[in-house]
Amino acid sequence: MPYHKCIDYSLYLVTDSTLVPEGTTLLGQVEKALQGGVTIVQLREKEMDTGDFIALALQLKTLTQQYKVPLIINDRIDVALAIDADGVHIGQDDMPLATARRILGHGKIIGVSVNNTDETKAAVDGGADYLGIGAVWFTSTKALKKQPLGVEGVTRILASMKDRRIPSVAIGGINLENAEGLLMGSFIEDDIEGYPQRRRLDGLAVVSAIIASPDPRITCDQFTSILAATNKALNIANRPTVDHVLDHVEIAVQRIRDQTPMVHHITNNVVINDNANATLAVGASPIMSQNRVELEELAAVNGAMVLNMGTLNDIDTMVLAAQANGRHGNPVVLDPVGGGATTFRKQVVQRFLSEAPLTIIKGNGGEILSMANRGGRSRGVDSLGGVDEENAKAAVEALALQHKCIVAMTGPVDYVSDGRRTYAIDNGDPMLVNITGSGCMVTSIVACFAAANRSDYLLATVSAILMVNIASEVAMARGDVRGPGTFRSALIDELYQTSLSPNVLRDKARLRLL
Ligand SMILES: Nc1ncnc2c1ncn2[C@@H]1O[C@H](COP(=O)(O)OP(=O)(O)OP(=O)(O)O)[C@@H](O)[C@H]1O
Ligand SMILES: Cc1ncsc1CCO
Repeated sequence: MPYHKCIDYSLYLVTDSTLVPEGTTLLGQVEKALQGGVTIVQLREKEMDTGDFIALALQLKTLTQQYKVPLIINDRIDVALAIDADGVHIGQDDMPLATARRILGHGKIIGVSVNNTDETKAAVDGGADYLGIGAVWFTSTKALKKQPLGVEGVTRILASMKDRRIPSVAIGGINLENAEGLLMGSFIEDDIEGYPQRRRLDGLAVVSAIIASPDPRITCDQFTSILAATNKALNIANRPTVDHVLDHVEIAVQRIRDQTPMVHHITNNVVINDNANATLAVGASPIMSQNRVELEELAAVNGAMVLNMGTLNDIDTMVLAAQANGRHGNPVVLDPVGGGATTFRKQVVQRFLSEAPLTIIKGNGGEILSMANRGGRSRGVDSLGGVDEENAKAAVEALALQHKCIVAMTGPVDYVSDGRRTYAIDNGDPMLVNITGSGCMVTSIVACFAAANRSDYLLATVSAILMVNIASEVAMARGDVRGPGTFRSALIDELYQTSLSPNVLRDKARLRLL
């Protein structure tokens, strides 16, 4: 169920308070590491009483939140719950994964330590969000019960996940001297949904090289440089630039047309037919089913799931459908239609956030700003008032980090974020506002892109919005569009025909990385 796709695992700090240099503190060392670019922190304290552990974890959480970095607790699910951490990391001798998931639910990250291909398969099948592959080398921080894996062992484990790959970090004895060799030696030539792709470890989990460093900020800077240099050497994109996105949109569209993923909608009864036609037009296969009897069977063959709150009916079925799709690793896209408009809808949004494994949330300005508690006015399903860019960026980033998913906010300008990277899309014809459910249509198409482009949900979401918005501009430029009625048909035509080749995109796309 690896839907926490937007977590950046690249420089993963694991703490050990016994290793901090004299005259420094664990919190001080972690703060310097965060300044140096650590992307995720795990609190690991083997010998600490529960009360002290919770107090330390709370202090650490304040710090990691300042740097917008997730905090994972090693082993102690009780502590993770007590401080509302972002997740837990469990070893093979700790609480079973299924039990941990039952206790923590879908909103939390669960990482699992693995040392061989059997453990890897069990963790992937069991719905782990990421793997800690190790130990790579002998280490002073943990007495090893098993032989270290070496670079070959790590590569073997990565290769064993060819069919169902989840994010993986390596751990055990990693330092500035051996990091490059590990990253360059363990990449695999992968094939994702028919497209060859080179993949390497998603991150390095480092303990003593950072925690015991006389200057963790400089050490982390150096690790970050190694990660970027190895990406470059392996020809893997670092922080996707606007050019990178534009280069990939055409492939993203083609993947939908090649795979024809099924997209299960529980949507509102105003837009249901338009949603189905838009899904067909971009090359996916819609099914609009509201009956809970068949949702498990559908989830087994589904590409993605849409939950649209427009005309709420059986909310329990919507939650169950999302959970079934989560179990099958399918992306779940929420459209919180009218989310801020009534008390009832606000409560339903909260229920989805806590019980449904959401991959992408896409709403209009009123809905998203209201969810982020940053204003946001709605009247029924319509967003009211303008949105300033600073507020929009802050809202999508905060929600993406809080809910560990991609967040898109549509309007005259669309904003899409994974919490760390935020894109603004200036395309789109104002006529879109004059047809009911154009936002719902965007959500359907986001789900189509997500279904066929599971390795990068941020890119999938940006691509989907670009496609609808450029199609709307092409439709309006046709001589036969005279108003909302003809525009509605023309839009479906253009979604069907639009060939988003890099040339067309470069000509038309108005995409900014904020
Ligand atoms: N003023 C505008 N100019 C250009 N494009 C716009 C404008 N307003 C919205 N859009 C585009 O219209 C589409 C729908 O966005 P909007 O925010 O209106 O959705 P929504 O309110 O959720 O719609 P609905 O509830 O009717 O489904 C998006 O692709 C967005 O980029
Ligand atoms: C008009 C309307 N009412 C509930 S859903 C919907 C479609 C636009 O979201």
